[in-house]
Amino acid sequence: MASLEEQKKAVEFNRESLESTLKRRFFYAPAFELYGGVSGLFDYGPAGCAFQANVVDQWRKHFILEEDMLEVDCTMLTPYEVLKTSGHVDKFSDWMSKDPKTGEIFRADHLVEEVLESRLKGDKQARGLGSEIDGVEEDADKKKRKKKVKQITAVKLDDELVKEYETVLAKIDGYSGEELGELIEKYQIKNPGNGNDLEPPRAFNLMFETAIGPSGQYKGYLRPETAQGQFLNFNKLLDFNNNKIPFASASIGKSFRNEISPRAGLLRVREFLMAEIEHFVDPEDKSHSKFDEVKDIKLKFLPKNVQEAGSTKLQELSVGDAVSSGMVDNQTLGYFIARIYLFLMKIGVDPNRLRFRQHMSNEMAHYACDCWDAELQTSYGWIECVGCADRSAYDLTVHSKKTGEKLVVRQKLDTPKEVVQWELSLTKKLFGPKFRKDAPLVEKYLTNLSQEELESKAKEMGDNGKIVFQIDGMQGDIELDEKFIKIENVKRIHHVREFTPSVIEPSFGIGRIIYAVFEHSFWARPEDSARTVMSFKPTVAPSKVLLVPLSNNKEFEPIIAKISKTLKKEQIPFKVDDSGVSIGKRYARNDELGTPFGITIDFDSVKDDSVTLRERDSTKQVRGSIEQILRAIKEITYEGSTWEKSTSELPEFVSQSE
Ligand SMILES: Nc1ncnc2c1ncn2[C@@H]1O[C@H](COP(=O)(O)OP(=O)(O)OP(=O)(O)O)[C@@H](O)[C@H]1O
Repeated sequence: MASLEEQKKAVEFNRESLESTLKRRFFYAPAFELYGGVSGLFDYGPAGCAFQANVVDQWRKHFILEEDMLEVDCTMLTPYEVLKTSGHVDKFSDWMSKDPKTGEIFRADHLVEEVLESRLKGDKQARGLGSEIDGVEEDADKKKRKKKVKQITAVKLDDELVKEYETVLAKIDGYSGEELGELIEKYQIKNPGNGNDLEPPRAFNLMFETAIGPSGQYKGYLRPETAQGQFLNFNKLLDFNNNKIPFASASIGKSFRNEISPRAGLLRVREFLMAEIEHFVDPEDKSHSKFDEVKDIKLKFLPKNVQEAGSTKLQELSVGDAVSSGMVDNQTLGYFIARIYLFLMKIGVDPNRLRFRQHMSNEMAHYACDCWDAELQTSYGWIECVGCADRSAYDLTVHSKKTGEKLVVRQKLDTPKEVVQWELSLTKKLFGPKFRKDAPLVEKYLTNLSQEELESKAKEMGDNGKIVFQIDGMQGDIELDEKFIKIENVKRIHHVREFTPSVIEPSFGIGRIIYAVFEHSFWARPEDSARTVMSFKPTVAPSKVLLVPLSNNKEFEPIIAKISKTLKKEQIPFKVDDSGVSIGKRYARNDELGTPFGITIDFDSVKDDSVTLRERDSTKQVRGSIEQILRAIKEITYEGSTWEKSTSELPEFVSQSE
């Protein structure tokens, strides 16, 4: 007989079948369906809610509890000023191209990707090489779109062009709007629906704008990430942590992005649950005290130089080697990459369909010093599910500069240190008459200048006898000469080291992870492809146990009540199915929900309190006393045991009901 793993792979993965199961068992469904639905908005049903709650619970235990993180819950409504300062107002956008004749809008990078992929497919067909790209089935949405106009045409491409397309696809995440425009022009990419020309890509900001309060004057946004709230509470958290770093904050909550074209179910939506960590660390020492615990874990990496050379070949090496070779920038980043891997394994991600892809130089935010995405392979391709970036000191620095509030760590030095530094002195009595009500604003601007800025201003003063600058919220140039301000290079003895910490940020999209786990867990029994199974790990399965009486005979009621009471007391989620359908059907329904265990109550149970326990994937059954069976369930679900270990003493039970 084929092994369980072989059986799971015997029937080819079918996305339509998965989607129909998810819908039928109400894991999630389009929101506002009665009103026709809104793209990118989904409601979770009971099974989806329980699954999500279990994933979040695992996340909280794996990160917050195990790493002593400081959890915060910050507001989703965020004032304009905060997101202006963080750079989101100016830069948090994707590129869109419009068909001016029909008004249709395309996300430019996705369009280029789809068109080039379909041309490469056509080329493969023309060469008689089949049409699979990387062995992954093509996106059904894409298929539909293409079908509307024209099928993939088998056209052989020039060898050079194939290489060019492959290189562009390997680098697709890194192009600017202008570069995407050039690609659209160069490769004659049109509206796939009608062949119309498209306008050059324009930036579209992804944030949902709103007004806070009745006046409409106070502009705000729904947050696009949870990070900013964590940065703004830095001083309170540092104080809570007795002024010691490194430490990490963490937050779980909804974020909102007005995606240009939401698609692929839960993978690209407009409102989603995020779980984010901000780990604050000394920029001069990014080692991690627990690095040794993870250094031997082997992972599949896709480094930037490989992608920049137009390839997607993975490199398998240990986290220790990845850091010591300099491929991953520092130990803390490496530590989190490994911890992300361990978390994903805990909740049921297939290790063969996980890779860590490094951001290419042109893809990374200018302030970041290294960034890796945990990507999960699904029928939609490789999808970024967790981002893990070293954001350096950017966020704390910009918020500090804007608000005038220091967001720094102060450490007492064992040996005082002589430091040469730039200092400025202001003749404050002249500021009032010159700037009136704006005087405090100008003073704040000047006292917040960094060492580099002071150095350049000192040079400007030396060269021109004055400095010229502008301030947000004040009109025109401001000029100051030496009567107002002096900038000098002075020697000081420092007893305290003051620095802005770097931030390492693992950022999880819970919905994307959940969907990938759905795909990785889904299979159909080889003997009947309509009998589908969700092989969820017991820890994350929505319900752990199905209680099935042989029939709805009244004699079973006391024993059901007894087991139910114990399960409730033990806080083990369960369902009773005493419907009239056959036991086999009742099991099958719960296999679709991923319920790992079934307890069957029969006439022997009434006599001697014994029941049978069924394991979902193998459909194996054993018999034991209620106590023994519940112990086994508890051990496997919550204490890391296995079916083999926890049921080895119990006799096998051969059932006719499957
Ligand atoms: N529209 C979305 N729908 C669902 N999850 C999302 C969405 N956008 C981002 N996420 C999740 O949030 C995580 C962190 O967000 P991040 O800003 O790094 O994503 P991103 O780089 O903008 O993603 P993408 O390039 O796919 O749009 C992602 O790894 C992903 O899991």
